[in-house]
Amino acid sequence: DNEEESAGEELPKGWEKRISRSTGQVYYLNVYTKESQWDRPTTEANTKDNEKIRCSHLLVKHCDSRRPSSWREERVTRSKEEAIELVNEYRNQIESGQTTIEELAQEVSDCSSAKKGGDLGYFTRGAMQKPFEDSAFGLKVGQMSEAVETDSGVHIILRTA
Ligand SMILES: O=C(O)CN(Cc1ccccc1)C(=O)c1nc(-c2ccccc2)[nH]c1C(=O)O
Repeated sequence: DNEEESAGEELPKGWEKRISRSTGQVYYLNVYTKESQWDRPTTEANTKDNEKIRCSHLLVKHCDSRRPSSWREERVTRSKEEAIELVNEYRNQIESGQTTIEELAQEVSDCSSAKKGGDLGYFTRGAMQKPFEDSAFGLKVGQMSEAVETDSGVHIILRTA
């Protein structure tokens, strides 16, 4: 019967069987990406390498940005400290529900993705600057990062998928 068969059958590599503390339901944990799913996996767990996520971000450049110029300003002169302060203010506005990252990015982001509300689409590890990647892949879907510094400037990242 199903119980015996599922009990006997090995799980594909990289998966572990877990019991949900809240519902007692069985679920499966990908030991590499720490992602979980209800359905019994039929293929090997994907490692971080080919994991794809989707994010939106808001970039505030400063005078030490690698390219201190954007669609908003020919020459960005604010200091890095000012950029960090601005990003934290924007983060609070989003957190408080006053606005959304999509709306705010269109107005104030120094990234060309501002036109798309900051949406960067899907990407894997290896696509973005390391600090950005490490922060983004550490977010759960729906979670927003703290201020993240890269050579481009200071970012807020929202993981959307
Ligand atoms: O860093 C540089 O030397 C110049 N860049 C890189 C860049 C420039 C144009 C389009 C995409 C990336 C930027 O400053 C930049 N980085 C980003 C960026 C950084 C991390 C994640 C997503 C976008 N956007 C921009 C932009 O102007 O629009």
